[in-house]
This record gives sequence, C-alpha cells and structure tokens, in this order.
Amino acid sequence: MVTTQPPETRRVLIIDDEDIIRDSVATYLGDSGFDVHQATDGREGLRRFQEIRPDVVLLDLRMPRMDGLEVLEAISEELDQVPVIVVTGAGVLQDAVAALRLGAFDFVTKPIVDMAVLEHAVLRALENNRLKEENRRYQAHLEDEIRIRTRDLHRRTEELEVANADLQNEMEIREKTAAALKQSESRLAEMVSIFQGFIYTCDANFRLEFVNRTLARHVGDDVIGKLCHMALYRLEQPCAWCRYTDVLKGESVHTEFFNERDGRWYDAVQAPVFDGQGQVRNLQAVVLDITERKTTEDWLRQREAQLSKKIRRLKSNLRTASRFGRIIGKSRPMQEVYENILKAAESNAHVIIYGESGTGKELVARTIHDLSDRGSKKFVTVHCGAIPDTLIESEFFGYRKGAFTGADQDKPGYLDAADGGTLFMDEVGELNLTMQVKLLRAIEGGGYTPIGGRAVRQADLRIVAATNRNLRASLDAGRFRKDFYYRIHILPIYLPPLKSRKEDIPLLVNHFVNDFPHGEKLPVVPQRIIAAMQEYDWPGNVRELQNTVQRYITLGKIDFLDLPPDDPKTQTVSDDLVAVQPDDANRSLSEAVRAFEKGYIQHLLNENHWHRSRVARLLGVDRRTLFRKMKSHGL
Ligand SMILES: Nc1ncnc2c1ncn2[C@@H]1O[C@H](COP(=O)(O)OP(=O)(O)OP(=O)(O)O)[C@@H](O)[C@H]1O
Repeated sequence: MVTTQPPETRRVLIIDDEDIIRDSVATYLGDSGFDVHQATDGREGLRRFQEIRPDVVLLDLRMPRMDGLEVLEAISEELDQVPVIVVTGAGVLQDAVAALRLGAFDFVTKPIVDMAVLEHAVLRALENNRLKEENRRYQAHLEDEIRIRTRDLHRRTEELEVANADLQNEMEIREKTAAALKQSESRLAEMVSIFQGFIYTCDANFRLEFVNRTLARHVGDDVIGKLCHMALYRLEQPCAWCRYTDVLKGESVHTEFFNERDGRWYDAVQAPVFDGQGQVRNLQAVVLDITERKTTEDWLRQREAQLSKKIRRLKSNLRTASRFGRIIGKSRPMQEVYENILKAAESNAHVIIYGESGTGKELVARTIHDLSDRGSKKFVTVHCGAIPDTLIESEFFGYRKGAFTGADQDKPGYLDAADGGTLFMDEVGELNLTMQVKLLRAIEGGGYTPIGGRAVRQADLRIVAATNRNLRASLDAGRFRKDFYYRIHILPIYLPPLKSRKEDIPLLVNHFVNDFPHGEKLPVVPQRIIAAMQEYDWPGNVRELQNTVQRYITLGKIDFLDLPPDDPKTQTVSDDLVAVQPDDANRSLSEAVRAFEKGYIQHLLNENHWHRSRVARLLGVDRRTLFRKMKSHGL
C-alpha cells in the first residue's frame, strides 16, 4: 500500500549526469512536496548521500567518472535502509537487472514519459522502507519482549528451582519426621503392650475402644465396644471409684481403690482425650495393681506401731529397770546408754559405739539391731582387727569363682550377708585406709565389686561400728580417714567402763551366776566377795567380771584377791596352767594344745588386767593374732 503521509519530510537524492532529466524530475518531485537534492555524477552522488542521508535515491546508471553500479556497490551496506531506484535507458535492461542484483529497489526506464510513474515508484520505495522500518521496530520490540519474557522466565525458573529445593527439603524433613513418628509410635505401642498394668480408652458412654495386651489377657479380647465397668469389673453401674464426670470436664485424676471382686488394690490415673477442637472425645485410664505395695505399707505401719509401742514401753521402764534386754545395769551412765540405744533403734543412721574392751559394745550393737526395723534381717559381725590385710577385701566384698588359686566357687562377702540388715564392725579403728575408701564408696551408694567380678553390687546396709580406740587421735595421726569417720560417726554411743558404775556389779554378778550352767542348787557368791569385787578396778570390764565369776564358781578362785579357801573346789584346782588333768588323758594332742592355749591366754589376760596389747607382746604375736585366738576360744 502506498503511504498517504505528506512527502515533504522525505529527502530524495537524484544522481544523474543529464541535466534535463535531473531538473525535470526534481521539479516534479519538488512540486509534489519532496525535499529534493541533486548530484551530477556518481562521486558527487556518494558525497551528497553521506551528507544528507536521503530517504530514497534516484540513480542513473550510465555516468562519467563513477557509474551507477559502482555507487550501488559503495552504498551496499546502506541499501537496507535507503532504497535506490535505478533510472536507466530502455536499451540497457541488463544494467537494470545487474543493479537489482546489487540491491536496487526498483528501476524506471528513460525516457521518463510519465512522471507520475516515477513518483509512484518513489512513494512505493518509501512505503516499502517505512514498512521495513516498522518491521524492524516491531522485530526489535518483539526481541525486547522476548528478552524480557526470557529473563522473567529465567527468574521464574530460578524461583521455581529454589521452591522445588525447599519443597524437596521439606519433603525429606517430613519423611524423616514421619519415620521418627512411626518409630516412636511403634515404641509406644510396644511399651503399652508390655506394660504390666491395665491401659484402656473408652468413649463418653463407657464403651471400650482400646485395651492393652495385659488387660486383654485379663478380661479377654472381645471386650471392645462393651461397657468398661461391665467388661472389666462385672459391675452394672459405673465403678464407684471412677471420676468420669471430672475427666469429662477435662481434668486428670488419680485414685487408689480396693476392688472387692478380686480383693486387690489398684492405683488408677484417668485422663481426658481431646479432639482437634479441644473437646473431650474419650477417656483413657492406666490402672496398676498395687496390692503388694499396699500390703507392705500395712505391714510397715503395723511394725512401726509395734515398734513404737515396744519403744514406749521400754522407755517407761527405763528409769527403774535394772536391765535392758540382755544388758545388765541400772546405774545412771547405763540409763543414758539405754536411751541412746532406743534413739539408734528408731533411726536408720550409722552408729559408732565407743568403750573399753569388754564393756559390752557388741551386746549393745546387737540390741540396737534387734530393736530396729532391720531386726528380722541378719546381724553380721566383722572383727576388723582379726582379718589379715591380704584377705580383708575378699572378706568384705566376697569373690567370684576363679578369682585366685583356691577360689573354686563364688563366695559372698560380709556386705552381701548383711544386705538389708546390720553390719557390726568391731575394732573399726583397725581397718586400713584403702579399705576405708572402698567401704565408704559402698555405703554411699557407689556399690562394690567382688574380687574377680565385674558387676557392681549394691547393699542396703546399716553400719554399727565399735572401737576402744580414740578415733580422733587416729584421725590426727592419719590412720583414719576423715570422710569415713564422719560417715559412721553419726550416732555415737559411749559405754562407761565398769569401774565408773560399780553399783551395777552385784546385778552383773547375779546375772552371771544365773547364766552359768548349774544343777538344782544355784551357786552363791558371798556378799564379802561381791564387796571385794566392788573395790577392784576391772581393767577388763564386764568380760573380766564375767570370767572372774565363772572361775569363782568353778575354781573357787579369784585372781586379784587373796581368798580364804572356803570352797572345796579351790583345793582340787588351783591354776589355769594345769593343762592336762587326769580325766583329760584321752585328748588328742591338738585338743590338748588348744586347751593349753586357751588357759594360757586367759591366764595372761587375767594377770595383765585384760590389757591385750601387752598380752600380745608377752606372747610374741601381733594384736590381730591375739584377737583372732581370743574370739576362737570365746574369750
Ligand atoms: N552390761 C552387760 N550386761 C550383761 N553382759 C554384759 C554386759 N556388758 C558386757 N557383757 C558381757 O561381757 C562380754 C563382753 O561383751 P562384749 O563382747 O559385748 O564387749 P566388747 O566391748 O564388744 O568387747 P571387745 O572390745 O573386747 O570386743 C560378753 O559376754 C557380754 O555378754
């Protein structure tokens, strides 16, 4: 389509060497409103072309100096924007064809008969150019658009990729969460199924929805959908203990109840199960059989009541009592001892008993044990001073089979034996420092390991220790550990030496006379002897008194008194050291040696007022050996 735009803005360059044609065309086109420029040959035409940048060129082909085809070649780069119409003679059409090949837009033949044809060609060229320009712009616009859209597309793709990666991540997290959830659900399910109590859920109308394995075993598998009180307890109405109204209000409740049907006690926790809207949807319950705990509690309560009754009775008798169980004495210091024994019996704390040898420390320890709530369990005595250091650990902690040569079977130690009861540690001051550390760990909950074993054992122990040493001095001298000392020195009991309570001597003599095996006639210790005994200081304390009474009854002899021979027996037997009596003649050598050993040790103890270290020195043995021998001879 030919453009209708006004042509005056269009610059036309006419390059032609024939003045007449150039002028006539210029006049015509100028009249038609074109802005016409002229050049008389190819060279000038080229220069003008560069100057004015025409919109269309009318180019003659045959010109001197530089012909039209050369011009066309020179501006070949521009031909896309500036159309060239070749004006050529009719006889040289092959020139026109060559020009068209070089990029000319059109051609017009000379002579130009109708200027309108030429103008039409110019307008067509311009229109064509305009269209090309428009096309170019449109293409540029399209390219811009495509660039923008491509960029947008890239951005969207990137965003999508990020979103995709996020989604992927989220999916992985979800998958992991789902797996963890599944695992924890299956663990929970496993726990619920192995739980030894009953677990069940029911709806608000008491219809059972779930029962765990233990409950199913108890009531059968077919209870789902049935009324819980009916299925579980065979009751027509909701159970009396059931707090369903509270649970339906959203509360969790805890109840203990006795089921008359099976005669057992139960502990129940009932709780609501909420739906997504926070409404109570179901009831859930966990029920545990606590009959054993209840029975133990009852037993403990009864025992406590009995104990406090016993203790009240004992307390009220204390003031006037001349004895406390098997302990004899009514002196003021002994009354204090009795009070302390009662306190110790009521508590579970560790006890330490101080007193000289023979004052009755073991007797007191046993009395505390008997009165305490451990009384029905074992009372295990350990003479710490009599165990060689090499054996002490295996004695306390026991050993496993194969732990050392000769360990042909497992052997429990003192701690195992005393588990639940009382460990009486006599001569605790003799315990070496390493053992003190190990025992401390054991009684503080760290446990102990038998020799050759790996498993750590725990024992529920109460320690009652005893010593005739001044433990404070041992502490200062570094022979006793402070931490161990403070662990056992919680309830100290001090036993008075016999010389500080001589008013108890007649009672004790009487007690030992009664205790001594006798015929129908009870042996009598004359008053003057008892009075003499009250004058003596008793370095071996009650043990020495006990021995003295027994010797007096059997031998009519008292070592520290010069007695008139008022007892026939004194004439027949005069000395412990007569090891072999006529009626002993049938003894084996080892029995005779043992009898001599006992008599000799006893003799030395009496001679040395029961000072055991001195006796050990005299015998040429260490203290431990002497202690061991005394224990084995019942001295
Ligand atoms: N108050 C007492 N009433 C009755 N018997 C007693 C009394 N005190 C001690 N005995 C008797 O004296 C003997 C020695 O007592 P026990 O072994 O308890 O003393 P101990 O202080 O532990 O001696 P050691 O320190 O030498 O081991 C025992 O036979 C014990 O029964």
